[in-house]
Amino acid sequence: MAPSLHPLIDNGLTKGQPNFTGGKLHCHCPSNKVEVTLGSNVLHNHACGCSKCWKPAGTLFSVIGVIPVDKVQVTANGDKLHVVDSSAVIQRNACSQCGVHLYGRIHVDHPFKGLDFVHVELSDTKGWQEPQFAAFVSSIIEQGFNPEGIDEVRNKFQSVGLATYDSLSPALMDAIATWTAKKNGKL
Ligand SMILES: N[C@@H](CCC(=O)N[C@@H](CS)C(=O)NCC(=O)O)C(=O)O
Ligand SMILES: [Zn+2]
Ligand SMILES: [Zn+2]
Repeated sequence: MAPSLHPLIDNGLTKGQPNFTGGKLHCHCPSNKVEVTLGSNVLHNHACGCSKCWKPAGTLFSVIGVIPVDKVQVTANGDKLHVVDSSAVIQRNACSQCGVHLYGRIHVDHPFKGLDFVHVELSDTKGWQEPQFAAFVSSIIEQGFNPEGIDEVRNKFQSVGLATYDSLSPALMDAIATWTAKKNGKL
């Protein structure tokens, strides 16, 4: 059986709804769930194969999108949240009981500062933007995935219409480079 990339990808994508206005995310605890309320849809939703993004058990990829920080509110049991790695650019706030990441926030000077990173599968609401591309695909090898299987992984993404990259998409890499060039006075 082919390995699961992610439940939102394995059986093909479900398109998001236009004018979707958001919903609530919950952690996996059976009770006293951490709840985060999102006041809009996400942007740049994508699969990420890196070792730092939270993924559901048994899947190779995370699915993660961004949303303006002012659209993100912790609305229940926020006392259970802790920052997984305070030295990372993205401060990932996880439930200390079940381990699910509720939101990632950037506090340092960075092109994506002002955007939080969230996993829409933590919501029961339908209509979230579907994944747009796959990022950091080769990073799954660093976590022990057999490199002989990587073509199958890339082919599977392509079969559901997702381009694969080993960093972010060209549009996001260009946005980062433009920000850096402006900061350095080159643009
Ligand atoms: N190959 C590395 C890549 C890590 C990486 O660069 N992740 C990207 C995508 S989430 C990033 O922006 N990281 C910033 C951070 O984690 O703070 C790994 O798998 O750990
Ligand atoms: Zn939890
Ligand atoms: Zn990642």
